[in-house]
Amino acid sequence: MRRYGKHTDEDDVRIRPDRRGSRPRSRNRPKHEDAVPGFVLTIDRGRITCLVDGRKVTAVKARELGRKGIVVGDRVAVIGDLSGDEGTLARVVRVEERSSVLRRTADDDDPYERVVVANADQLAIVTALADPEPRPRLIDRCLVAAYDAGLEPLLILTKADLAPAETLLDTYAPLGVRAVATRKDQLADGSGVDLVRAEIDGRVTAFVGHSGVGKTTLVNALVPDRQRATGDVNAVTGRGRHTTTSALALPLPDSDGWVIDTPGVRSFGLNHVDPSRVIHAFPDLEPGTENCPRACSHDEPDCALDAYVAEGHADPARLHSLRRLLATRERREGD
Ligand SMILES: Nc1nc2c(ncn2[C@@H]2O[C@H](COP(=O)(O)OP(=O)(O)OP(=O)(O)O)[C@@H](O)[C@H]2O)c(=O)[nH]1
Ligand SMILES: [Zn+2]
Repeated sequence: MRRYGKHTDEDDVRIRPDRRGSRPRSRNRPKHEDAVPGFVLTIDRGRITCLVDGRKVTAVKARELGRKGIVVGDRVAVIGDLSGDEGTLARVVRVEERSSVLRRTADDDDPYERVVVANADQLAIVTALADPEPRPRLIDRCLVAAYDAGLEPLLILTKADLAPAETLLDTYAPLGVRAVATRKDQLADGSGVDLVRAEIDGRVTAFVGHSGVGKTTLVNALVPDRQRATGDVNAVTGRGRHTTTSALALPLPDSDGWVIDTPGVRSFGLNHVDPSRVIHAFPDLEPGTENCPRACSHDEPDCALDAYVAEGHADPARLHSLRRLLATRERREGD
């Protein structure tokens, strides 16, 4: 249904390889043999800023791409004026296959999933330890989105100068989520940045967090010339400063890694999530689902995981955490 839905713009991200393989070669392809590779840095009202040969090039989506969505992190093929000079406009004629797709539904009632970031390999979930108070359900929902997308989660606990990290760390210990805690003074003198950098160097990491958690402070510390990078983007699009709703890819200095800053999230709709993809991130529990009833929610009396754990095949704390995560798919007040 979703794939063919009228409003779908991510129509082919989950196409099975055989379909792709057997599809006749696109008629458009030979026409674009001169297309060059680009990397999507940000998108602003239809203007796609791509990195092409080290230059920032503004482009629009070619009409032939139809409803196909282009998102930050996409590897694309670009034609036209690639000088990057002000006022020039190139065209994106192809979106390469994505290695991952981070999705969220704007709201759980929203039937249309949105792809937020393509090709990331990590999701950094930024949470303050205080001011604002941590929201474990939001963290859980972000974790579910990460597992669903096949991204490795990383918990970044900010404002460790204001409150201890132990309680949260204990909550996430059974999940084996990597975690780092940062303090503002350590961000300022650089020592805290190294802790985070050690976790993200050489990788493409999408950063999410709700307003006020210190995500901007952290990203600025990681990418000190962000101001300039952002300024450049604005100069290229020529549309000045405004609150963008798109993510923004920023190169990590002295590394081939990328920080993908995403706009603050208030909720993380999970309508699109498939429990079997989440369980895939729990290789110790996954074999235990073999005897589950069909379409098992894994939180019902007949679920085979209880017996599996009781027989000592896996840690009960893991099952407990998995169930807590799966339960976050049901929306509750305050999510
Ligand atoms: N005490 C303390 N304050 C911090 C720390 N990191 C950031 N802050 C402060 O927290 C406030 C919010 O930080 P931002 O970086 O703007 O937070 P944000 O997550 O980007 O939030 P928005 O800009 O609203 O999206 C600012 O006043 C920061 O100075 C920290 O480690 N410790
Ligand atoms: Zn089950």
